[in-house]
Amino acid sequence: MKFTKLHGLGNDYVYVNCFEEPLDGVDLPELARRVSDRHFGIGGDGLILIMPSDKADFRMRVFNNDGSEAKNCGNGLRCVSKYVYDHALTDNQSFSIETLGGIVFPVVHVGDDSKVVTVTIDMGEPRFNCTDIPMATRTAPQFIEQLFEVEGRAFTMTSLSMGNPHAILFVDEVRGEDVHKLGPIIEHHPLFPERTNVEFIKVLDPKHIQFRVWERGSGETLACGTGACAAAVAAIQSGQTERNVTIHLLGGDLHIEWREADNHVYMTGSATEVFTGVYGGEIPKLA
Ligand SMILES: N[C@@H](CCC[C@H](N)C(=O)O)C(=O)O
Repeated sequence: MKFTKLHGLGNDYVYVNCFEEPLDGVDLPELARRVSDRHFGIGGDGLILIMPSDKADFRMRVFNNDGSEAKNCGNGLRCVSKYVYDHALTDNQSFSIETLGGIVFPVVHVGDDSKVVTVTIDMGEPRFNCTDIPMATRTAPQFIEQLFEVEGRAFTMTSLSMGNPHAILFVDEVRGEDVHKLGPIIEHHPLFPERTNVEFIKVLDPKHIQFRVWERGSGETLACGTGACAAAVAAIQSGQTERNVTIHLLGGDLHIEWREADNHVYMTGSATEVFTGVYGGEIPKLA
């Protein structure tokens, strides 16, 4: 199986071009677990398939490194955009990509060597309704800047969907020990029937946010594009930042704008191809 390794700010996935490698009859969750393994596989935060679509120009499927399928992936979308343009699957600089969380609209920005350097994506509207996240609260239809208690500690938390679920905790200091201890507990909290991604954010000033993430199904990653969008929306909604903010993630910066005019979230950041190869391990088949 031919593959390409790409990353968005260190959020790295194994990408397979399913126009060439259809992967019919393959046990995709098991394949994701095997190729993501950093010791016995290729290594990555998961597996992303670039596929034909009957609703958009392309389709992206995302599998976390535990094999669970995700509905969206912001860094993955920028990398898929780079791949389809650099590998001549399209010669348009703007196109559409279908995800399980909806259709999104990337625009690629090309460098002097005609390769994609950065990508801006219209990620659509944030969804605050608990039924859309999903979140099992019985008290209100939305969970915005609410008290959330976990492990004897109290946080202000906002939950929303960017096609996938996010729980954003406003903290005074972003600490790795909190990410590693509280991240998995909140990921599996009964309030989130489909689990959740968990973001710890500190608003530095009206234009900058410090960010770390515990990703559902992958653990701590160096960056999360949908998480950065969700963090920006939560901070903007709380009145602490302007509508245009820079998110400082462990792997680098993302620029997020939540436009008043259309209520859509726009994410801009880099996408990087690392290497291509052929996976020589056994491809697991469905029974
Ligand atoms: N890294 C991604 C998000 C990947 C999916 C997520 N773990 C989920 O299960 O929803 C991003 O850049 O958005």
